[in-house]
Amino acid sequence: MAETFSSVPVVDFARLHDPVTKNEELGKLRDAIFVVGFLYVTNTGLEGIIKRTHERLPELFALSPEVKEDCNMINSPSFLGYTRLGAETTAAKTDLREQFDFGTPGVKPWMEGDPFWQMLEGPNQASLCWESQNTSINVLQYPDHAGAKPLVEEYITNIDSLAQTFVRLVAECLSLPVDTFDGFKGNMSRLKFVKYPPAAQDSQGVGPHKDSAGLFTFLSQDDAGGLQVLNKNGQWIDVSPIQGSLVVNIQQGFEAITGGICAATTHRVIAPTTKTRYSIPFFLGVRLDLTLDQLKESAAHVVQRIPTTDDKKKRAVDVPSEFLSPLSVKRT
Ligand SMILES: O=C(O)CCC(=O)C(=O)O
Ligand SMILES: [Fe+2]
Repeated sequence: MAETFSSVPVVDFARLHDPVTKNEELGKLRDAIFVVGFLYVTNTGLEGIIKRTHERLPELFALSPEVKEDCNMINSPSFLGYTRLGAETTAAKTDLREQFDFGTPGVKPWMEGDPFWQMLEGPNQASLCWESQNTSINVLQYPDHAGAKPLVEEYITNIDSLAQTFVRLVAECLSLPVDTFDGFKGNMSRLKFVKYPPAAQDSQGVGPHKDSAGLFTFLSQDDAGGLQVLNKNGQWIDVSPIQGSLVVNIQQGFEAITGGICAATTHRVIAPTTKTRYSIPFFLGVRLDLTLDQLKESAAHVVQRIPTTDDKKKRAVDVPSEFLSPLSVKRT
């Protein structure tokens, strides 16, 4: 198996469902997971909802600053809502992007007495009252714009179902029982609408990072370009737009539960220079109540069962993971 990559592989979802082509396609998925950590998925059946959603993004971002600020993330205990341009920093530099964050609908509100980490799984209702320590904040998480909420909910329902199927295919391609990772799914996943306005040459859209606490990211990008992933030789490889595809990548939560064998890959977005870039990442959440012992047990189990080289197994033990830091994992 190759040590690194010079392009991002394409895996055909329809071929993964055809008994005649399934094994060949699972082999491609396996290489993508082991060697790259990134892949395009085509023929998902979600092309229609993806196109309709992209068509609505310019009007959502064109809402007045007041309407957008009314749902500012700063008011949300669950980090949902609007983030204005220039309010975010990655790798010590300002990101030139503006975004709305939404969460899986219907998550139970955080109550006084619940563990603090559960705040991260807050609800995503149009408006809710969050009460704590006798303060009461009115938290708006959707922009006040006709059709925004049903569109987001439709998108999340569809992509969440695809994501769960995808995770099962990943288990299969690693020669593990299909339901191996089912129990690791969290209550809340996140969907973002992102706008990168044109900027000076080589500006940072979003700086180099690995996606943090979830299992996988499913990104729909428009045709502007700018997304790049880092290979093991330190070269930035373009993830050029493929119409209708989703770009899928491993997050650090999945890296942790696979003992580092399936590693998250560093990526960034170079800001566009002439046209606006819009993207829609969906971050499939991992269970937030996993204990360090459960994580270690899972990692040991997976490392033992995935047929891979001794070298990779060693790396699985060596590679430190942010996800295993005491800051992000509940200890027993
Ligand atoms: O907007 C993109 O294309 C990528 C965004 C990204 O990497 C992220 O939000 O984690
Ligand atoms: Fe990312």
